[in-house]
Amino acid sequence: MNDVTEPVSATLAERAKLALGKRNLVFIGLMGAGKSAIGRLTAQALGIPFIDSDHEIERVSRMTISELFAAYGEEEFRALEARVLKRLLRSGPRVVSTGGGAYINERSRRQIKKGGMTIWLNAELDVLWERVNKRDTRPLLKTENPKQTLENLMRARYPIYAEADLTVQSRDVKKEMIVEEVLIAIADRQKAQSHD
Ligand SMILES: Nc1ncnc2c1ncn2[C@@H]1O[C@H](COP(=O)(O)OP(=O)(O)OP(=O)(O)O)[C@@H](O)[C@H]1O
Ligand SMILES: O=C(O)C1=C[C@@H](O)[C@@H](O)[C@H](O)C1
Ligand SMILES: [Mg+2]
Repeated sequence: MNDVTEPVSATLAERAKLALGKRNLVFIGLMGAGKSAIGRLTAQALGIPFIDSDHEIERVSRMTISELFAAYGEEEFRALEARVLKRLLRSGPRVVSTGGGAYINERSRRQIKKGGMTIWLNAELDVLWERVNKRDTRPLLKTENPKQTLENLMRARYPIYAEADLTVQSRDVKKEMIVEEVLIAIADRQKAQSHD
């Protein structure tokens, strides 16, 4: 059993790191769920590299996400996103935070499932809305009623995000608390698997 073989002094982060092994930890979820913010802090806690796929796409294309959508459209953006993700997920362990639509795209979803342990930051509409309505950097929300658009995206996407290996509820508590829940989810999954 896991508890017997683990050093008693192992901290939560160490146990989570052990459970992750060489796999990547991939954050998925809607815009504003906290994938970038919580992903970065989780990587710090685990002592492994952090990469945000939206940032990486902007870096390699030298364009912002909004500019990419405007110049080439969503389909081309998804193709670029899939190529970038394939490269990012090639080696691990890393924490990779994805853009909100990445896991919804079939090609990217396949790569993500193959490339690591997935964690869905689930969140209620009002939490997401409070966070995303402060900035207009998200092209999919440039609609007449962005809150309604966000709700429509929730309905369409939540059943797909729910395929994730792990789920943590994102909400307005200290980010460190969410990170702790992420680490517990990773460590507990390992424990559950060792009992199978
Ligand atoms: N637990 C939290 N409490 C308060 N604010 C939070 C929390 N988690 C994230 N935030 C804030 O919410 C905003 C959106 O978070 P973030 O950019 O990480 O979301 P995201 O899931 O990466 O979104 P996108 O898909 O658009 O990239 C940021 O300003 C972030 O600091
Ligand atoms: O939810 C989405 O489809 C998106 C979320 C962002 O992270 C960006 O990847 C882009 O704005 C698309
Ligand atoms: Mg992000």
